[in-house]
Amino acid sequence: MILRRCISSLSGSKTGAFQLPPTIRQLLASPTTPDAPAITVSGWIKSIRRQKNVAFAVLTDGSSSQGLQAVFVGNGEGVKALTNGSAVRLTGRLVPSPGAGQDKEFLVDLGKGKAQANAGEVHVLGSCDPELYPIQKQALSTEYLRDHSHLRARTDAIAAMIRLRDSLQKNISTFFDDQGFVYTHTPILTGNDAEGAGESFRIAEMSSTHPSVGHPPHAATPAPAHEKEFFSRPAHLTVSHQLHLEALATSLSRVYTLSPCFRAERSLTGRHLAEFWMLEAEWALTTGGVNATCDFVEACLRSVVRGAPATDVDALWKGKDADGEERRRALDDAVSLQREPWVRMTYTEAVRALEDHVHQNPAAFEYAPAWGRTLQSEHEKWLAEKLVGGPVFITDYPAALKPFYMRHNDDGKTVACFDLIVPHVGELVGGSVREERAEVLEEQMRADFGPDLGSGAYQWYLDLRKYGGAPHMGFGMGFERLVGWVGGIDNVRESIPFPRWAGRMLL
Ligand SMILES: NC(=O)C[C@H](N)C(=O)O
Repeated sequence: MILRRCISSLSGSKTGAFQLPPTIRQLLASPTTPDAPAITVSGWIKSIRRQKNVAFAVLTDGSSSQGLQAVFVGNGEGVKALTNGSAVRLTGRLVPSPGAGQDKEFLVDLGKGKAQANAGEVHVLGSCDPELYPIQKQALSTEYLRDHSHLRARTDAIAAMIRLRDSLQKNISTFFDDQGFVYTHTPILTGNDAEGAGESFRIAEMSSTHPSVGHPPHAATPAPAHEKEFFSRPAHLTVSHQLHLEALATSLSRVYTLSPCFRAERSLTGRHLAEFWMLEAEWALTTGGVNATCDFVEACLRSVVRGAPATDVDALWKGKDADGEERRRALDDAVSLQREPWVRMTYTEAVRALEDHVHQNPAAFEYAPAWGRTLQSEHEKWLAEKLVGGPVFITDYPAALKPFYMRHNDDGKTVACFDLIVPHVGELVGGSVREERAEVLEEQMRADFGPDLGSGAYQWYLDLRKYGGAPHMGFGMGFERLVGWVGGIDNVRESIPFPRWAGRMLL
């Protein structure tokens, strides 16, 4: 044991001496020589092209958007069994590639007898009938792939999106770590509706005595209504982790989470999912008002997006038209170190700009903009894409449009909040300074939840102010929207591995 610990500390690897065999991504990044020794590599065949004495295949294990080119020489029988989608293990040598398009290839010499040095080998781990395989090589429509969501991660774009999610998540974690935040685990089951929009899913216990329990879940019956609530009170899937994070921020000061959220929203737009992931952060004991919150969000996004891996981002933007290329350039420009700070305007200024625009173009919008009304997507789109031409923070909305927890400004009309609107995505982040003054908050909450504060369900939130309440701020960022912005993905259903929306939950 002691010896093993010593070895692992000497090996320099964070995970100790243990190491799984290299992935294709790791292999492609490793040096190679013409006399490289034989190794084995495993993956799925993405494509195969056979000639008389040679065959070429692209092998992938999903670790990289770039596959490994395998070259089979000698007339091996094994090559016949290689079809698109089959899982294989190959023995060969990683050598410099004479061909254009890749600098390394995996040479499998099937002309040599097994006993000879550097003899190549093909071992089919799992066959795949190319006639029946749903993931054919020609372009497949997004709808078709949504119908085959259990297989769609085998396409380049979905695999790249899933890897991009992973990298963004790691970049987020690095950024927050550098800023002294603690990653925390907040509950999925909750009794509150943080956003007050009444769009939460209610959960119910399945009757444990019913004979169908133990069979597929759809066969089980809900517990009769008269049975007691499992938690002694109604439970919901959380719509936001904010309130719980605020409770933790009064102790740990800087906290964040990247967690699933659920909204029972029936709108079938490309911007909403019933189950989505949200990055949410709350930090206490800091001042600076809404501008300080925007500074933090801007720094976070710039750093997280700049660090996104070019190969996956390229794979996602590949094949876009001139408009797409322009969008990609605008994205790079928005996060570049040279770029000026993102534009900030108040809600009042935004409405004025929209009204001026309508004055000159009466048919510009379906909904007329006016102070006190919600900004519609078409308004946000115009502000970010036309007026500003980049990300824009809109701050200080009318209090009546925003939830109870936002800090009231001295003007008595607006709250210290912001929405960050980015071109082609719309609202990417929403945040605010939280109301820390107990009396102001209580008044707001009584107006929203009634004099009994929702039968006392929110008393704890007021307590946070009563016992050492401190100035604090926070925000929430839709993770799928971030993925869509970085990857040029227009519909959030393609920004998550298994999308769920009203009427649809495959698998
Ligand atoms: N944490 C969050 O979800 C942010 C919140 N919706 C806000 O706009 O302040």
